[in-house]
Formats: sequence, structure tokens, C-alpha cells
Amino acid sequence: MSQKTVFVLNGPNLNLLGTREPHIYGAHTLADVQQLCQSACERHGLALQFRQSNHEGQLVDWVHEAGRLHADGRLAGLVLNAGAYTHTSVALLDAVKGTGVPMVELHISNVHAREPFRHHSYLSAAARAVLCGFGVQGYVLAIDGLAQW
Ligand SMILES: O=C1C[C@@](O)(C(=O)O)C[C@@H](O)[C@@H]1O
Repeated sequence: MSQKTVFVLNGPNLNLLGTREPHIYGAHTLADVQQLCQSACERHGLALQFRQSNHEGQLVDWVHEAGRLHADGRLAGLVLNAGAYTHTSVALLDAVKGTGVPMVELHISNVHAREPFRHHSYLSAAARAVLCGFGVQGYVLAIDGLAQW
């Protein structure tokens, strides 16, 4: 059987991890997160596509790319930390629904313990699982979880 791929997509401002509000997001950089994801994927025999964009349309295009792998039976799952687009983006919701990709919605922080505008997610309705509040370790937990699908 050919190796399946995990897509990990990161939305706006996550390129600033390490310096961005460290009391909320911690001291790890996005490169550290990529390394954590790489190790988790290797443990499960999965390939990794790890990406970040500040642009909504780019994220939509990448969900479509993951969708093409899914259609070919080559996607293990999508881990999506859409950042602030979580709370605003019908386009990303439609992309996940339209492609049918099995998706874990992920947040580093516990969004429910923060400002009210972070309590609603457009993406949860299309998520197979939702993880928040575990810091960057959440990415590892998400990969460990989807590896069992
Ligand atoms: O950019 C982010 C990061 C976030 O998705 C998190 O990982 O905790 C939470 C969002 O509310 C915020 O806009």
C-alpha cells in the first residue's frame, strides 16, 4: 500500500509563532511545530505537507489540493489551524465540505476561554474532530488521532 499524506495547514499570523503573544501561544516557532509534525508522521509511517499562509484563497486552494489526494485515497487527514479565519470564513467551510476531506480543527489556545468572538467557529460543522488548548502539542495529538482513522 502506498504511503498516505497528512496535510497540516496554518492560517494567518501563525508564521509569527514564538514571538506572537507568547503568554497565549508559547515560545515555540512554526519551524518547531513543523518538526513536531514531521516526527509524529514518521512514527505513523505517514508523509507530511506542512504549510502556512496569511491568505484565505491560498488556504482554500490547499484544501482543494488535499481534496484531490483524498479522492485518490492518498490523504490520511487534514489538520487545519485556520487562525482568525476560523471565526470568519464561509469559504474555508465550503472548501472542507466540498472536498469531503477528513479534517481536525486545531487551535493552540483554548479559544472558549478567550474573547467571545473566538467562541464561534465556521469550521467545526465540517470537522471530524476539534482540538484546542493543548498548545503546540495539539498538532501531535491531532496526527496521532487521525492516524487511527
Ligand atoms: O490566530 C489564531 C490562533 C488560534 O487558531 C489558535 O491556534 O489558538 C486561535 C484563533 O482565535 C486566533 O485567531
